[in-house]
Amino acid sequence: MKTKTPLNLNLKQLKLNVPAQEADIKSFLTASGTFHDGDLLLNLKGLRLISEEKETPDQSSDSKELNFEITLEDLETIKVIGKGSGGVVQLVRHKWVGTLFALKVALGAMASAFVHERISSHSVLQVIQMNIQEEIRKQIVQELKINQAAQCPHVVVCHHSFYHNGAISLVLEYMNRGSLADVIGQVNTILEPYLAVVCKQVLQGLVYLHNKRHVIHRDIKPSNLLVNHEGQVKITDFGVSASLASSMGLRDTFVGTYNYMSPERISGSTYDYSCDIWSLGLVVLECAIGRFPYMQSEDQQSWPSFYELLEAIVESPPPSAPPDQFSPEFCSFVSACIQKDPQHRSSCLDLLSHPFIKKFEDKDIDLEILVGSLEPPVNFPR
Ligand SMILES: Nc1ncnc2c1ncn2[C@@H]1O[C@H](COP(=O)(O)OP(=O)(O)OP(=O)(O)O)[C@@H](O)[C@H]1O
Repeated sequence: MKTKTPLNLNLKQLKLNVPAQEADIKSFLTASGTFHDGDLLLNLKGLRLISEEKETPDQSSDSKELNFEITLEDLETIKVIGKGSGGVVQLVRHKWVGTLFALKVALGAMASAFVHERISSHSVLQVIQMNIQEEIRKQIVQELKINQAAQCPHVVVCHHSFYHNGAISLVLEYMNRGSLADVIGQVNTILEPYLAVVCKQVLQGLVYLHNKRHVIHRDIKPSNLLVNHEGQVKITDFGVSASLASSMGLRDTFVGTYNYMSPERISGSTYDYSCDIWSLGLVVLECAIGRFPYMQSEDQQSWPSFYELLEAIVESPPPSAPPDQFSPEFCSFVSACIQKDPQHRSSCLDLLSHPFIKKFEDKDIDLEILVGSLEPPVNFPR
């Protein structure tokens, strides 16, 4: 079995930290400790969108698809399951109901943060004190709004969100097989029939985000595509997504990793929904060939520097699937995504009816079989 550790390490290193202005804390925090931004209010009791409250006055909780209330005190930490630039993710269990969740504590907001630990007999919860930077605060608010509104089987459910002691926590649906990065870390490559099923689900999530929510995800990558034991694939992490309205025409700051960034994004030009399609194409190709497509070979030791990658993405012909190893349908799908000119990329809706997706639709391919054969990333009840 091949290990992907060096690649992952290098991926983590490829980040840009953009200095941002700090906002006056009073502009978003009330005296009672409620975090507010426009129509969004967030505190220990949870999250409210004032505009929605007016429409549905008796809707007092933002819990989704749950028939019980969640408070932070009711959640006990089992273990840390992931860390990213956006925060720490813990596997937690509802003490009374037993349901498992992934609790994401927003670490990304804390450029000048300090961390302390609150320890009780049952739980160790890292609380991150915020000294929020304006740009990052906006990202979090955006993430909360999208999460609250998201209702799609291929977008990770955010059951609840809290603001307490300076920390924003998201109670997320627990995806017990981890991310696609975990899957390819184990199997190295994914066969076309399974890839078609993965792609279809991601495309359904993207159709929801692009066409219903009018949101560009902007950070589609293997670690943001989560998998569960039923073989469901869901998109997560809207930390850097933005509504089209607020980002179109803006040469905004880079946030997050840039390995999967389209040429127009990495070069700082304007971009639209199609940047997610480029990223999806790279992810799919990576899953098929077993290496990040801009790595020359599996054995390549040194990761390209930012400038090498920038040059490759912007100047070189786009990566493609080798036609001697993959079906014409797959090669065509990849090339429909990885087009340097954004206007030449297919939309997610068009890709859903691409021959590569259609080819396996009536074949009853069960992703559960693939994920069932893998070691779960967390050694805990599935
Ligand atoms: N809902 C979830 N269920 C199960 N595991 C999760 C969940 N959310 C996140 N994880 C795990 O935690 C890891 C870290 O997630 P996080 O979103 O904080 O960072 P990331 O996407 O890996 O990296 P970055 O923050 O740099 O974009 C993920 O890669 C995944 O393995």
